[in-house]
Amino acid sequence: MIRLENVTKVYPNGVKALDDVSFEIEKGAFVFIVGSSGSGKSTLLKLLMKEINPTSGKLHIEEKDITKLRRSKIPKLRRSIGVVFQDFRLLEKMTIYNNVAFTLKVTEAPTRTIRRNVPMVLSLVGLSQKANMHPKQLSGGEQQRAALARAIVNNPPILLADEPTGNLDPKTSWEIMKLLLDINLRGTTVVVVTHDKEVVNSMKKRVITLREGRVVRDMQKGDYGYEN
Ligand SMILES: Nc1ncnc2c1ncn2[C@@H]1O[C@H](COP(=O)(O)OP(=O)(O)OP(=O)(O)O)[C@@H](O)[C@H]1O
Repeated sequence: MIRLENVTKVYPNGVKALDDVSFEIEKGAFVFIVGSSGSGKSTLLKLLMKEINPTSGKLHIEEKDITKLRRSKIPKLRRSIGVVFQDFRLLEKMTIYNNVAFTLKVTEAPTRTIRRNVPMVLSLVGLSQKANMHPKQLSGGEQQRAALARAIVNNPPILLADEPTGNLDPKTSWEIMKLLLDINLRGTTVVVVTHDKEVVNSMKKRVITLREGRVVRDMQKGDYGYEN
């Protein structure tokens, strides 16, 4: 569960990126966040990962107010949130297998867990045959699949996707969206920031629209609702 209560974020230069934002995303939901450039979408994701703190308001993740979270608890919060980005951010020098295994290694997961979970998620995203390749040897769509595998290998309750199809052609974008749906059906809460009008209009999921830092629309089975 994600809950924002009257969240405002003013950057040190005085820009109000979010202005009194409140909404709740229930466990297991699939939600799109849309809005034109500068409307506050990235700021929202950064707040959820506690990369930045709100100026005022409360932010609950899984029942905990993360604005009050002690510094020592931040790594645990970050482990409970898988993240994928538009530019994939895979480690170029590592194989796909090791990119995915890395998530588990940093948490000192037992070797047997790594050997079991990494092939399992690579199979889920359809990359079993590419495990020993390096990111540069993969297509954009395959790299995003690998990034998704890395984001979910430790079974986080929440997956945040920041324009996950921004660098992909329409067909590949659909494949990634189907994968996000599969991941959601396994119980993960999925929050997708996107400019992909076609995808949003076809999927009939909840759509939260930001404009100038405020929620201007929040619709179940929504649509994109504005021109880019
Ligand atoms: N670190 C920062 N310092 C000052 N202002 C910032 C900072 N980060 C973002 N902003 C400003 O806050 C507002 C919201 O930015 P944000 O990046 O959240 O928008 P966005 O909806 O993600 O945009 P885009 O679709 O272009 O990625 C913008 O006016 C932006 O210039």
